[in-house]
Order: sequence, then structure tokens, then C-alpha cells
Amino acid sequence: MSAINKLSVGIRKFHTTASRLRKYVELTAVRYPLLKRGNFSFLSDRHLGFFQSILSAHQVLTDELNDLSGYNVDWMRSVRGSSRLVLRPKTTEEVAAILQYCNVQNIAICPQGGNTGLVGGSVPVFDEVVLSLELMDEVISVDELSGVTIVQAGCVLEKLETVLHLSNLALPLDLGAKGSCQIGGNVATNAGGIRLLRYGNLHGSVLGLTAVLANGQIMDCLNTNKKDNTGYDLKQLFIGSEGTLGVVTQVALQCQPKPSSVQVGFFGLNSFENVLETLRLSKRNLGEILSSCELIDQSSLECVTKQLELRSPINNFPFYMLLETAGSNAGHDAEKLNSLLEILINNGTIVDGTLAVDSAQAKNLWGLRERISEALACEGYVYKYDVSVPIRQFYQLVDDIRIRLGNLPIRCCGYGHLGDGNLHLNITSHEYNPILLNRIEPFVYDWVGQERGSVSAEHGLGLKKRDYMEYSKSPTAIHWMRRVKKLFDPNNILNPYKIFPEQSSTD
Ligand SMILES: O=C(O)CC[C@@H](O)C(=O)O
Ligand SMILES: [Zn+2]
Repeated sequence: MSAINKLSVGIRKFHTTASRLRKYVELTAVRYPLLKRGNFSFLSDRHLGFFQSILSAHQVLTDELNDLSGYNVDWMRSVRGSSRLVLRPKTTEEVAAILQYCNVQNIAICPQGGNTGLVGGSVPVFDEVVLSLELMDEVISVDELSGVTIVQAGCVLEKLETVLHLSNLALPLDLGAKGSCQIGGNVATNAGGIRLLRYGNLHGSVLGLTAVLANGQIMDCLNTNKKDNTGYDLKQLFIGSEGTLGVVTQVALQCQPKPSSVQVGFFGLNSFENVLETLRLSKRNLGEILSSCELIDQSSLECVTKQLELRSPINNFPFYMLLETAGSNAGHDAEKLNSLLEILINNGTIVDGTLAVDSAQAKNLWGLRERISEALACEGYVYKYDVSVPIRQFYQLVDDIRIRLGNLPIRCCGYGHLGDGNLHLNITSHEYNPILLNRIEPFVYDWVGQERGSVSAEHGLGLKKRDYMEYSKSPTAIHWMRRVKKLFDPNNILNPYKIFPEQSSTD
């Protein structure tokens, strides 16, 4: 093993690099010319007067230049709406009063958390009123004994993590955007992240939630029991609904004991067969202390080191893997990892690598993985695919698309949550190029559909992926999803233009 190089740059929060991102932003309605504004009311002085009567001045933002721009543009700076009003309620009751009014007055709403989404789900498309949860950021209760934590939806994930650590608890999810994303947005998008392999997804970790329905009714599903089989589990509908069925205002989470021993290793491998073998043996030998198993290909590592000036301790491998263990007995965990590495190194599966000796090094190694997305956004236009595929075929799609794109001057990166079968395929070109797009799509979606994968593993459908739902859902499933939407939001005021493809006359 080579010794770890001293990595100089720490992890920055997602939003701090926004100024380095390309300046390409135009109104969503211009980018998507076929989109039609729904038949919603326009904002009038009367409407504004109502909102000002129920909220205080700092909760109602209308200054386009100084206040609204950040709420109108997504993190990727590729989707921009033209909302003229941002409402920032502080309580579930205020959310209820807003929705009740909007439903009666036919005003469209775009619920927004930390606005770190990657599919244009959290920004308005036209002039929807933005309902920001950012002032609802309180941690309501933490119970170390049961691990149950109740939190308001606008609480930033990193803040929640810090509070939990004081009680020796840990969140069941973690993601690169944790410095900005909010737990309500995580729940609304069923965010996956880097520890899903260990703790499963939010459908399992969310014990309960409060949601405000489109008509202003407050639906109290704030269950805190681990077991509750009293009929339909309605909260599940809101997890991953992307703000289209209701606005989540409070969440009860099952948290986990904070692991006292964490090990992070970064390894270089010469073939994808060796990557699969490393995953197989890691699962078998590490068992439940395996908390992350991430893949980074050469192109991704080149991008993150170049664009963000990070240093990698090892270079020039076609594949890199980041393995993490999280347990409660440092000696035992180290023994397990070392004996695994001995096998993998002795039989040539892993060629080189490094183990972090402290948390600063672990953080730097994680930066090489977690900041790829940020680095890609510095390169130009990003064609972004977040797919679930059978693990054996994880890298096949990247190979196939490279062959299909031939010698074009592009970067094609494959990385992601290998342990979960979640590939992030990203292709960048200097400028947006529709001819290139036609070479990539629908090829990627057809490929994933044929493998019975998912065209959105963890980022959701939002606006950008809504036309591809049919590659992963049957017509019958889509029909019933539309029925559910109609039932909860008959006037379609909640995040219109998201998730569902535009309805055709035959639907
Ligand atoms: O930008 C992407 O493609 C992935 C973002 C995120 O899900 C990650 O795993 O880093
Ligand atoms: Zn991811």
C-alpha cells in the first residue's frame, strides 16, 4: 500500500461553488418550448395582501433582484422559473393556511427545501409561488434510547447530524449536499446517498410524518412506533412524491447508534471484474459493518482532481473503489478489513490503495467521490443520468455509450453507489448540443428499460426526467399514480409540471 498523500483541500458545501458553475441559465419555458402554463391564477395585489396578512414581513419575499433569484434557479443552473413570490412559513398551521387559500384561489405552488435537486423538481417552471420550508428548521426531539428523532422539514441535514451526534446517534442517510439539503426535501425525494447500503432507504427509516394536503388539511401521520400495522401506511405516498401530493412539514426518523469506529479506504483496480470481486468479498467478509461501497472510474477521478484541484493518493487506474466500514469495535473492525485487503491484494484483485489514518484523511478521500458532481458542473453542459441497473451490468452502459459516441470531444464518466446498483452516468460537452443529446437519448433509457432497471434511481423525475417515467413504470402503474395525484390534489396546484409526462388525449 502506498502512504496517503497529504490532501490539501477540504470538502466545501454544494452551494459555495455555484459561482464557478457555467452561466448557462435561461427561463425554463424557453428551454422547454412545448411546456404550457397551466390555467392558474396570476399573482394579484389581493393575493399578496392575504399572504402579508397571515405572515410577517420577512416571511414574504417579493424583491426579484435581491431575494427571488436563488429560489427561481436550480443548483445545476439549468432550470429557471419566474416566480414573483416566495413564502416562508414557520409552522405547519401557516403552511395549511397558505395551501387552503391557494387551493381556493387556484394558485400553483412549488414547495422547496434546500434546492439541491438535480432534476429541476424544486424550482418553479413558470410563476408558481415558491413555498420555502427554510424557516422550519427546528429539531423537535431526540430520544437516545429509541433513536427516534422528530424534526421540522426545513432542518438542514448537517445541522441535524450535529445535534444527533450529541446523543451518540447518527442519521440513516448521508449525501454530498448535506450542508444545504433539508430533511423534508430528502423525504420528498426519497434521497438515497452514500449509506443506503447499510441503512436502507427512507421508506424504511421514516417512521412518521406530518403533511399538509393541497386543500390545507393537516394530515398527522407522525407515528413514532417501529411497528404499526393499522391499515394503509399513507406516509409512504409522500416519501418520494416530490411535493406533488402534499407538503411535508415534520418528520419522525429512526436514527442509528453513532458508529464509534469508521474506516475509509480508497483502492485502484485494473478491471471491472475485479471491482465485482471486491464487492462480493467485501459483503461476505465485512458483513454489516460495510457501510459504503462506491465506484469511481478514471474519467471521474480526472474530472474531480482537475476541476477542484484535489489530489488523489493513487492515479492511473481504470477503476477506483471507496470502501467504508462503520462499527463499534475498532480492533475487530480493523482486523476484518485488513484480512479482506490481504486476500484482495495477494490475489491481485486490488493493485494499490490507501487507508485513511484519521478523520481528516477520510474526509479528503470522500471528497474525491462526493464532489464529482460539483466538478462535472464546472465543465460545461452535463447530460446527467442516474440509473439503477443489475450490479453485474453496472459498467456495461458506460462502455456501450462510449462506443456509441465514438471520438466526440466529450467526457463520459461512470461512478456511483456500486453496492446499491446505482450508476451515475454523466457526459459533458462544452455547450449544450442537441445532436449529441439525440445520440445519448433515448439510447440510455432504452438500455435501462430493457434491463428492467430504473431511469431514476435516487434523484427523482422532477421536470427533467418526467417524460421517461414510462421506461420504468407500466401503463397501469402510471394510470393509478395519476389517480392518486387527482385524489390528493384535484386542482393540480402542488408542483405542477413535475413527475408526470404531459397528458396525451389517450391517457
Ligand atoms: O451528479 C450526479 O450525477 C450524482 C450526485 C449524487 O447523487 C452523488 O451520488 O454524488
Ligand atoms: Zn448519488
